[in-house]
Amino acid sequence: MRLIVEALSVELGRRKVLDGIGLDLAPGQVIGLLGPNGAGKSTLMRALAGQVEAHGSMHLGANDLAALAPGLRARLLAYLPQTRTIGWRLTVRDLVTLGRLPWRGFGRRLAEEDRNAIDRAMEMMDIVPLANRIATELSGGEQVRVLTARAVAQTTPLLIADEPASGLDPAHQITMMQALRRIAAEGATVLVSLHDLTLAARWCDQVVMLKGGSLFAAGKPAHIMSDDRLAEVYGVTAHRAKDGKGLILTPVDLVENRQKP
Ligand SMILES: Nc1ncnc2c1ncn2[C@@H]1O[C@H](COP(=O)(O)OP(=O)(O)OP(=O)(O)O)[C@@H](O)[C@H]1O
Repeated sequence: MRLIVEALSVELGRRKVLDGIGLDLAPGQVIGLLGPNGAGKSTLMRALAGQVEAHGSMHLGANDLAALAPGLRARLLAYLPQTRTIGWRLTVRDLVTLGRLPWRGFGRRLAEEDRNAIDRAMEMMDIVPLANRIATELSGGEQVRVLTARAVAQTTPLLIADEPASGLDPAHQITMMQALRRIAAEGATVLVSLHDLTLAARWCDQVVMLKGGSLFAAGKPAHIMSDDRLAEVYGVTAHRAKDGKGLILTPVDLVENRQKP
């Protein structure tokens, strides 16, 4: 479903942390949300997930996200928050199974569709070997993959993931991005915040750059992630290379150092 955000603003603690954001995100795409610490990425995601009060409008297809009942919201939108809290001593499989709650309610037996969604999410996040471990006893990166699998098992048309690649080893960063692409290829809209420029450049169909709570730029990564924009938004210079699969962008220095005589 298409996600359309218009004039979205959020105030927190009397500070305007998002100001007049407009987005038009197509289904079937992975959209990278970029910007420095404090730019407003998590706030935008929390607003979409109904976790902070926002002014403006947010529509997913014909659904007004701000007006949705929680049960319907959970069937339309899955959200991996930046704070990874696992509140219960559940096995990994039981925790991923919670992702099916919006579809089957408490106490109902799992249908084949539920089991397939759980198996698929666990396979995508490479956590099948961890299925019987207690989730709270896993490493940080393993917990991220388990919590992402729970969101993926929700099988929603919109998936929002706040820095799902941070804390993951290089192989699992790629596994994560491949999984997000697969979910998008099946028709979902996938919005993912990232600090790794190469992951954003190689795996995202579009990127949205925030700066100081405002939309700075949006479009195809190769076009948007120019040296000038990286310098202006992040204050860095980056080494740029290309291979058959796309751009490689490695931050190498602060702009202020480049400008020193
Ligand atoms: N509860 C709050 N009260 C006041 N200001 C807040 C509150 N929560 C967040 N902010 C401010 O809102 C701004 C945006 O924060 P947000 O977490 O959305 O940034 P971000 O782009 O996700 O950053 P990061 O890359 O560090 O995760 C920051 O300046 C932050 O200090």
